[in-house]
Amino acid sequence: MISFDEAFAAVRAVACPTGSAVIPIGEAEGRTLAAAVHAEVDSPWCDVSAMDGYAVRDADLSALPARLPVATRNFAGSGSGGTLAAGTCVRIFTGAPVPLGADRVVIQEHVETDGDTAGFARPLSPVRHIRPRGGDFERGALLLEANRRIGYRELVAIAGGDVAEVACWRRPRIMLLGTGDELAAPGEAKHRAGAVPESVSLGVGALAHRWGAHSLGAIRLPDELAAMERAAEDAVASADLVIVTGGASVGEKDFAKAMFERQGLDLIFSKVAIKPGKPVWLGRAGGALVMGLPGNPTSAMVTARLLLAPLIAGLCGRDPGEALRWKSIALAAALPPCGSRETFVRAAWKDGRAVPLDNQDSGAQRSLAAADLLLRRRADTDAIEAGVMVEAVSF
Ligand SMILES: Nc1nc2c(c(=O)[nH]1)N[C@H]1C(S)=C(S)[C@@H](COP(=O)(O)OP(=O)(O)OC[C@H]3O[C@@H](n4cnc5c(N)ncnc54)[C@H](O)[C@@H]3O)O[C@H]1N2
Ligand code: MOO
Repeated sequence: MISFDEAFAAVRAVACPTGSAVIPIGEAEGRTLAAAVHAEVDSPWCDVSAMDGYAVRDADLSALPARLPVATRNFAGSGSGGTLAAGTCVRIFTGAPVPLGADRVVIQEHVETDGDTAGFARPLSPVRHIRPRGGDFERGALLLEANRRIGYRELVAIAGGDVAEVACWRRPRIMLLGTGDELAAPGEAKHRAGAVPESVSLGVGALAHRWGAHSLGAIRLPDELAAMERAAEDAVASADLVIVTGGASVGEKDFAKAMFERQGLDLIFSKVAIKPGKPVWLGRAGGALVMGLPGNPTSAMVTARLLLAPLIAGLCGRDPGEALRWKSIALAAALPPCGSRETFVRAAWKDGRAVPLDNQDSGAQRSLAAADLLLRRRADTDAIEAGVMVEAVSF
């Protein structure tokens, strides 16, 4: 049995992207850049006004009060800013090009006007209200480094650089296989004796999507080796990563690994010294990666969060470590000593502190909804009091 850090290192070693493509920015949200993005224009494209007001020469306002004729009006989008003749001012609006020769924009709240002329009485402010050409970035400037995930903020930076297409890493294609004779579609379990609603693949599928995977589908399988082998053969042929849930332990119908034997299953690890989630495993079969998650719903979701999310992040071209940003948070209640398996305690976030949940059972489902955080307890450590700072990751 390996440690959590060893399992994470093994995930990191195999988590490489599988190819890239150039795509329109309208489709790029959630994707990861395969190449750096550079600006194709200066921003702003020329000196522009930061406020609605009047563009003036400082020399014309050296003696106050002063009154200047309004020579013209400059709007955003109506071409270049022209030139400001000495002894005049230009009515100007936010984003409009500043006329050549203007030293500043005086905001309209500080100007008294009859339409044809503008009156200036206030002392000049230290702020000129002019955004210089290229003040944000110049053409050719680096906007984003490669391997950055494109979120809503990155989209503004890319589009602002007048860039229409970006090279992104391909999303890993995943296939979810849920094993267990007892499993039924949610809503159907009540109609069949012994049936259990299949909950795990919904949660794992959503988590995988959240980290950038493209799902080819989710299939429920009975605990019958022949049928499972056929599904395994199809899955490894079409997916980059197959995720199989349940059947990971030592029961007589636990076939999750056996079903991939005919595809030449090569195990990378099997069993990790963590609680919950000890039976989690990773391997390769028929050219695909295969991750096996325990069937217990909390164990499945904890292992998905700790090992599957980093794996998908890496397959998407990001650093797998991005998926596990450990923070320090104060405990709201004491915790007992930690045994020989490193333990990930489910906790709620409340008023800046971590409240360990009462139900720490690996089969729990309801308490998952309250589990904002996973608290990391190193193996063989003593009990800790409320107020102590602990390592935590968002769940
Ligand atoms: N003798 C031992 N027994 C067990 C061990 C062990 O080391 N020795 N390990 C335990 C641990 S730890 C875990 S975790 C579980 C993992 O079991 P499996 O991965 O084999 O999971 P199953 O037996 O298939 O199912 C366990 C439990 O979870 C329910 N389940 C399964 N899949 C789903 C699903 N998709 N949606 C909702 N619920 C699901 C299933 O009905 C069972 O109740 O093994 C311990 N046993
Ligand atoms: O470690 Mo298991 O994952 O107790 O439930």
